[in-house]
Amino acid sequence: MTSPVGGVEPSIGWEASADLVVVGGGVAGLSAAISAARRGLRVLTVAKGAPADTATQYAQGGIAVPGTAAEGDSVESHVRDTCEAGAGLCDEDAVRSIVADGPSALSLLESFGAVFDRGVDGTRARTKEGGHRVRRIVHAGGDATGAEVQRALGNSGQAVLYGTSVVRVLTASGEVTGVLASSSAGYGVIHAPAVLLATGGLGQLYSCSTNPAGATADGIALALDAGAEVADLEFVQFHPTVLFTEGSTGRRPLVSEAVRGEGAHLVDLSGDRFMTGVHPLGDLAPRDVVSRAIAERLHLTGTDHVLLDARSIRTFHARFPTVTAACFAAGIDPLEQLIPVAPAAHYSCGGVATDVWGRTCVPGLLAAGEVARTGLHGANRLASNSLLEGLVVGERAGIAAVERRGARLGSADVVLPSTAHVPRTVLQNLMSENAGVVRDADGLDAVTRAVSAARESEPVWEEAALTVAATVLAVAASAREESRGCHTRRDHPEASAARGTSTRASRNVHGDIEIRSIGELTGVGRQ
Ligand SMILES: Cc1cc2nc3c(=O)[nH]c(=O)nc-3n(C[C@H](O)[C@H](O)[C@H](O)COP(=O)(O)OP(=O)(O)OC[C@H]3O[C@@H](n4cnc5c(N)ncnc54)[C@H](O)[C@@H]3O)c2cc1C
Ligand SMILES: N[C@@H](CC(=O)O)C(=O)O
Repeated sequence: MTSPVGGVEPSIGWEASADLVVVGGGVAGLSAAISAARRGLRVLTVAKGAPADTATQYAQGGIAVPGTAAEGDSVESHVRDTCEAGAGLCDEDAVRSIVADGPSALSLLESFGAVFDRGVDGTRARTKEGGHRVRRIVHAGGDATGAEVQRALGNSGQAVLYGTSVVRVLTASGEVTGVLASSSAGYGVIHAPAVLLATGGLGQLYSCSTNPAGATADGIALALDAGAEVADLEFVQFHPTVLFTEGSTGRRPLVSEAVRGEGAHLVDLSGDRFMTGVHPLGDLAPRDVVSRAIAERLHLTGTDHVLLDARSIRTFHARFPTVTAACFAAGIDPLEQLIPVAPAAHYSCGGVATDVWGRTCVPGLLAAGEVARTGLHGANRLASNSLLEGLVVGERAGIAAVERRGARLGSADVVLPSTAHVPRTVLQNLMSENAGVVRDADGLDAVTRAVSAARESEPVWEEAALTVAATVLAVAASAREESRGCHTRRDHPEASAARGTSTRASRNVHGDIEIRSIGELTGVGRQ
């Protein structure tokens, strides 16, 4: 049997129709599905994984939501912390718009049954993470916030077709007409005037990541293929404190930044508190600063991890049950021992370019959550702003989809996308070595060369999407000859005022990926 490859018409085993197809069952997808259904749209939500195969499920620290003046907080204070962490690349209007809707999004979530931790006075407990000047992060189950968000949204009555992968967004005359999907029932077409990509992140580009196995950049490849733009993909956030165990790869357990928010601190293997003097916020500096400081310390000392001293948090087991379980499984009691940690790939700050309603430049194509780039995160996301964005923009995208109700659907060519790919572990090793916390031109060139040699073979959609994302990321990172936020260039260590703008990737008429910065063509990748 020959394997189907790009351009081939698949045999269609099933068909369906909807007003909106939501691709993804995490915080963004479910928020959008609920919102659109409340407005009378016929919504069909699909997810390639099982209900809990989302990054949402794993979220620990909490949701950043501005508190009141009585709590020493305000929308403007949250905006300032977000923009400072974003290192000059946030869109301040987008930040203000999303942050300002945080309190109502939280109330809506509570109306679906989400229960957040409360203090002795009965008010919502709030913690701190890197880059936040005040305690504004609400949390659930101590450090199991994502599981509670997933549970509450999942119980809202929205049906989800699990085990169904979208492999292509269908368009006719430049407008969305539906999706081509693959499930155990074979290939199927869902006809719809609006499609929301809520497919999550791209952590599987790297050997070590906090992300679930399905975080394979599918939405990035789907959006580029449909004619949308992808922005700022070079900004991959590496979480500083991922539990380190010798030789482990794949999804690694996170040690929440809230652990430092509650008083823990980092030391190297000689006991030196190396964050002292690096940033005014010390151990609670923004995430890019801490990950870079750890990478430098590892390089300097020739070691592979540093240590987190959380012994002063006497309530650790109760306050951080998820982290405690992961530490116990590794034979560590955080009350008695230091926790070995190292940075690992965690979050994609860039993504499909959208406005704050999730609209892309392709009529009918929406994106929300980690896959999207609204301008909230800039060059480095402020901790716990992701669930916030998923809730707020997810809800809004459900409203934006109403605009497409009744749009006439043209006739789309239903053909399979390209399956050209580099095998996953080869790509992960390449990316980890050359496009990690610190990069340089030679390493990024090595990635570009390897991905441009990718060939079509069996239909492995995830590997094909990862290869497309690696292409965009490497070309954009190569063009960005400066260090900014979570993009650190060994060969260009300073930020450059001339490069303080977004990079935009799109496919040209030949199908190559072009990267533009300030409107100028700065790179081309073949993939
Ligand atoms: C360990 C960990 C801890 C975190 N802690 C926090 C935190 O405390 N606070 C915070 O704000 N953020 C946190 N984050 C980040 C945050 O959890 C994620 O960015 C956010 O949950 C992403 O939500 P999403 O809806 O965009 O995607 P996800 O929740 O990842 O959902 C993606 C969905 O898309 C589906 N999918 C993907 N591709 C396809 C396809 N081709 N076809 C069909 N379905 C597809 C998947 O099956 C899944 O259902 C954390 C992340 C991790 C990994
Ligand atoms: N809150 C963090 C994760 C954590 O450290 O808990 C995040 O936003 O990714």
